[in-house]
Amino acid sequence: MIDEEKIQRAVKMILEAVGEDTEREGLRDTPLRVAKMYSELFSGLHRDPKDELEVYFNEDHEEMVLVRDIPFYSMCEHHLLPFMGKAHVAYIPRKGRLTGLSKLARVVETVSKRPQLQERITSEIADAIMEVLNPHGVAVVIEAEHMCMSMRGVRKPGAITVTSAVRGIFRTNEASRSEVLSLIKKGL
Ligand SMILES: Nc1nc2c(ncn2[C@@H]2O[C@H](COP(=O)(O)OP(=O)(O)OP(=O)(O)O)[C@@H](O)[C@H]2O)c(=O)[nH]1
Ligand SMILES: [Zn+2]
Repeated sequence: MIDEEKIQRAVKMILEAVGEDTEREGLRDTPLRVAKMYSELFSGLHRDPKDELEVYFNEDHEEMVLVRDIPFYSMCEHHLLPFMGKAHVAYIPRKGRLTGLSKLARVVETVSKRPQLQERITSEIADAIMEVLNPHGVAVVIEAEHMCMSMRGVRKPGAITVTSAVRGIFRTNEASRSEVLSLIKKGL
């Protein structure tokens, strides 16, 4: 589990290291606040995205389901700065294995709440859905802005990174892949 005491000590050390007075009013509770914040932002480290999908319905729908524009916030593992944007998750369920729409957003949430790479979030979402629901196909597209590219370093605010992961029929069948990508694009 997350060691909030340790985070507090570390944050205090960072503040001291940059030359701040950790006893001044505004900073006194900052280590505690940051510890609570990291507990929340990294809570996905202690959850398995596959658990979110264990609820599914015995419905016969075997056509595409797409949840578009799922907002997410994550933390880049290189700089511990946020990156944020939208995830689009599509799948073609197998007979009897239709999951709840909110469960797709919960998978996004769980894998985002960790020190992450955008590419890894994308493939972890696709793989969790493939593993639990064994659908005909999964397509995940993520578009995000990285604060480590906006507010520091190369300083290119507004640059958007787009990543995708396709599995099953979306990988093998070009027509299916074009269909899902055009449905996702309609909302861009
Ligand atoms: N592929 C990928 N790279 C990322 C992601 N988030 C941040 N990065 C990149 O990780 C790289 C880390 O590069 P380094 O050279 O080790 O670190 P740095 O000196 O701080 O790099 P700059 O950001 O270019 O200043 C940078 O190019 C970041 O843009 C991500 O989600 N995926
Ligand atoms: Zn970064």
